[in-house]
Amino acid sequence: AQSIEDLTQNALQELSQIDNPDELEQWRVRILGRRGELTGILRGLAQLDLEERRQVGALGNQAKAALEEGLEKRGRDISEARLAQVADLERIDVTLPGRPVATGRLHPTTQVLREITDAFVAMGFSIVEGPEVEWDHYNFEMLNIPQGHPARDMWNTLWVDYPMLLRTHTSPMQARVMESVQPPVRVIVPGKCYRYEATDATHEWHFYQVEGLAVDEGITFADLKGTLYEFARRLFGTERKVRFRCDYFPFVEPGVDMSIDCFSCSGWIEIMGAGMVHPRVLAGVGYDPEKYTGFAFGLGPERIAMLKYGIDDIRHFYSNDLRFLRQF
Ligand SMILES: Cc1ccc(OCc2nc(C(=O)N[C@H]3CCS(=O)(=O)C3)cs2)cc1
Repeated sequence: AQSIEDLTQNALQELSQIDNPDELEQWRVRILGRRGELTGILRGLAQLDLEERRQVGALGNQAKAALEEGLEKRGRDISEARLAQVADLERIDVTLPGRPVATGRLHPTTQVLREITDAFVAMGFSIVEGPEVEWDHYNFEMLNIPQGHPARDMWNTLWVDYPMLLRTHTSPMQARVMESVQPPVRVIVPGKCYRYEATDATHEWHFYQVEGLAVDEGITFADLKGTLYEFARRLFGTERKVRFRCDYFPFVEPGVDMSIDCFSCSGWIEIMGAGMVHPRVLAGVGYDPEKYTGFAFGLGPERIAMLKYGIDDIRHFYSNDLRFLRQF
């Protein structure tokens, strides 16, 4: 009887120290299990005489009940403590704003390219693209820039293997188009171009260009001005004014550059070049310069984006820094 009393007190004392399910299970097995201490004592009852067996048996059952109740309670306390701890850790504040879903996005150059081409497509131009690796013949000679002409110095060329080169502008594709179709021609040529130049805040060795060409009977400089004025208004707002000033490009005559009025200062911002297609270029593709005239233009989408978004360094576009790209 005494040993049952002692065992019960010790076991309950140990139980109160247990704070995890594994130790609790070990305690249960050690005390109440098939080969547990209490189970052992109760098995020993068979040796006692009837009277003693009844007394000790009753004690044993009380002890068993007390221990099982203690086990049950301890188990509940441990799981409640565990739940309270987890509840604190995994608390969800439902009043927090939702996390923005990280969505994919178009590169800023692509966005501006699409704005530019959309504006001209809306005016009846078709988009064509051409090879980035070109021949001197299409990149220069067909554009009235013969071998040895100083105008070649306007472009620092990356030669693949002379006379093969990386195109310095998208103009060769306009020559290719005119070679293969008769007027009327209205094309827009977006694409990557390359120059052998040290990179700095406004120069990248690889960049995009969008050039355009319209050739038909009776096209005049007024058509050039009207088309580009409409383009500027579509891209920079209808309150924009434009200014044309003389400029030289070997493949047009007269050549101009076009500026828009600065929306925040009193100055003029140059956004593109243009001109009437040089008669020698028309003749070179087999068009009769007495019958057909045309205008052409060229602009740099990175420069347009820099103007539009206030970007101060062209190198941001292709340095793959997500902190920059995520803003668009
Ligand atoms: C057969 C053909 C005939 C004429 C052509 O004239 C394309 C033209 N481009 C420009 C021009 O100013 N270009 C530059 C502006 C900024 S930029 O991106 O660096 C390129 C003027 S006229 C092209 C092809």
